Amino acid sequence: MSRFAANLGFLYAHKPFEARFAAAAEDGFKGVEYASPYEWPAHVLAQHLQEAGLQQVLINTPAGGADAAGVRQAWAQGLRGTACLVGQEKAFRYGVELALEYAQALACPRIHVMAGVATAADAGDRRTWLHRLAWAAEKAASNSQHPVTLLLEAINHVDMPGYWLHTQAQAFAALQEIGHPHLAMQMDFYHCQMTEGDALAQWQRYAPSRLVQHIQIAGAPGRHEPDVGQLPWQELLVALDEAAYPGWVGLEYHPQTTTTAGLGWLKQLHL
Ligand SMILES: O=C(O)[C@H](O)C(=O)CO
Ligand SMILES: [Mg+2]
Repeated sequence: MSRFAANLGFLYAHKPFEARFAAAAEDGFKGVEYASPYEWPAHVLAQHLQEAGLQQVLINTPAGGADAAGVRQAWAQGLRGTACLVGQEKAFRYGVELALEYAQALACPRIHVMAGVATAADAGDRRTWLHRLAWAAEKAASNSQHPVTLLLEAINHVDMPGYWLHTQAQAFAALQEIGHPHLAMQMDFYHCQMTEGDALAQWQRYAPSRLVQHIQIAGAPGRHEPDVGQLPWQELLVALDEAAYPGWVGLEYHPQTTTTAGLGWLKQLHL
């Protein structure tokens, strides 16, 4: 049975962030993920993890910014990553270094490298994107204390208009072209269903490559619990088991009511 991680950026949203670790542990989670740890000193987050007996399974590179203040403001400024943006070399390198620092402090083995949204002011470029990913993968490989895998996630254009990376095929082609052992795919079944219309077919297409090293899930449309909407969540989870998928499944959805009340689908699985 796959291991489920609570995404603390989405779940327990009615609680202050620091209280979400204990809430997740109380609901039986052993792993957590969230996109942005950068608002807190790493040692404070490490303390929350340790006190709640939780593993950090994933963080993201910053949405942008070439210094601490810039990183904190980037999301509100509309940035969604810098990897493909021609004018963001300094911010990209700063963000990767910072993410690797946090990954070390949190013993977190996975970092989602956000690609970015190209604008008239700052163009996206595929050569630039590939070159930077290769550089970042080498950085991650040289981080010997805790090995880190960098992940590419395709995101749908309804939730993130203009996002550079929005199909599984784009992610897979980049991985084939770079061919670095510290680079892999993060398949978010919600985005997959929204963009490609058939998440199960996408899983079955890319699973044999063993390049899918993190999964996220939410119901589609609406991005609520997996059992809300048309996502074939039971078939998908059975398919993960049939493929002996060894990784985590991040619960990255907006609960319809409270997180705990909405976990019925998960409890069904453990019967
Ligand atoms: O939005 C998503 O699905 C990504 O996983 C993410 O973290 C972007 O911020
Ligand atoms: Mg996701």
